[in-house]
Amino acid sequence: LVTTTKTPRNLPPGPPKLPIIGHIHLLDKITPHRNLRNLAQKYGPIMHLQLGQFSTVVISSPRLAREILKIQDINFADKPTTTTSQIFFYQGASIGWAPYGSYLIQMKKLVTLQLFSAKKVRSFSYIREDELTRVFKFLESSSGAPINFRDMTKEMVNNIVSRATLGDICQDRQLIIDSTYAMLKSFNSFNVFNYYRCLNFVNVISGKKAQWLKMHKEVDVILERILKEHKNNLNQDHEDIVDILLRVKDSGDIVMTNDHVKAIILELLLAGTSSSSMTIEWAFCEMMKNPKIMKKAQSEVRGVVKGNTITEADIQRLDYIKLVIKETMRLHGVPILLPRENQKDCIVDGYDIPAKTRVLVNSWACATDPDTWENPYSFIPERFENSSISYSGDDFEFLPFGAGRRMCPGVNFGLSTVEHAIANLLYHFNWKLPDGLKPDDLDMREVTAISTVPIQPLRIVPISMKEAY
Ligand code: HEM
Repeated sequence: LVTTTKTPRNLPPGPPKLPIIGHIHLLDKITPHRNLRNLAQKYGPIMHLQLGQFSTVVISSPRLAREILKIQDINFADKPTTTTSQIFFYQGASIGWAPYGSYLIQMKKLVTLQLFSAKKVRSFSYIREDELTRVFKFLESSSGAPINFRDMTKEMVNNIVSRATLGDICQDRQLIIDSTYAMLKSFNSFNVFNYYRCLNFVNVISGKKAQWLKMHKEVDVILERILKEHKNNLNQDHEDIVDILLRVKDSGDIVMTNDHVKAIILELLLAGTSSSSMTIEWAFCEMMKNPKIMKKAQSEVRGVVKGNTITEADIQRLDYIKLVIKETMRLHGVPILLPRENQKDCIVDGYDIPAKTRVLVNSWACATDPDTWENPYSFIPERFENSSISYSGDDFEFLPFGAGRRMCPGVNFGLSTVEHAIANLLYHFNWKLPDGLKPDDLDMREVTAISTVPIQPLRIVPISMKEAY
């Protein structure tokens, strides 16, 4: 007679769970990062949750984030797959959904060294200038009246990212942007909560899966047209991102198919836009709420810049605005990093983590950790003055672009868009709250989308500097 005795696992602590759904009922859809932090305050910085069928570990301190993202990074470098990642991203052929391995390593190198290198990002400056000019025209014509700051910023960033990716003459640019947003809306895969709603049988029964497949087919037709158009109009002197991807595919240096190229295009349009435009909106919310900070930032840019155009060299001298952006990203960055999965059983902080556990790093909890940050919930850009804390992913109390092998490869491009937009909007316009609102009346509550967004789109009044003179 053979008997097997299973050694009980020493899993991290967690709240009592219900049959079948485990802890799903404890998740809050609106602000999951706050709700997980509250649970962590009770159960500890490493906590186990059973979310339906998925065993999940939540990390909530800089020390343990370092353990996952640096010390044991290679074991935690995989991403869990979801029904929608398979359908929309061609069986996980993009970067963000690729399993950790040689394809991912080569692609991330390509993105960092070629697609969004500092030099390539500089070469997009004419696109940024063009789009900002368009925004200025709109603001001049709206001077003195409230505008929807979110819609304006979103459109500007969408145009910058899509023109860099698809080129200037792409016929289907607006169509693919609209389709990508419709797709995102239908599955909202970046909201961590939705990872757990996407149980396959629920999707099939509810007809969601059929709807997604149909949507994917429509998007695929547009993407195929985009590839064809690029193949017919190769522009070797000024390659856009699709040109580079097609060249690399044809060279055979990285084993890729058209599906990889299409998946990456979709991902760049998604990943490259929301996080940048939300950072710009949050920075303005915080500056409207703190008029002294707004004034200091405006005085800086107006002291540094000479003439009508803000140059790359000017941006490098905007020390205070860079602090404002850092502080914005500390409080309002992507609050929970994209979920990871470990390949092998391992031990973290003395607890057993069985292979294929989903790991959520609550980067917002790290960025507001009271043992690390003084007055963690206050907006104080000066806290970064003379501090060595950077975006590099080596400071685990500040992870706006993540860290380790799955860190964001779009840091240069994202930061450059954010810095140029904020500097220009502060330089050329003064800003007022509408309807007699006072700074303290501004609603700073948030909801979670890809990153968090203010619960109400920011409405503010631009005053053209032409009128101020
Ligand atoms: C201010 C702007 C941006 C912010 C705050 C941001 C933030 C992030 C974060 C937090 C992650 C997850 C990292 C992790 O889990 O460790 C990520 C991943 C990613 N980001 Fe960004 N990002 C920005 C702009 C961009 C841009 C402009 C692109 C490209 C056009 C981009 C492409 C990606 C990709 C492909 C991934 C997945 C990487 C992987 O799984 O290996 N991001 N980003």
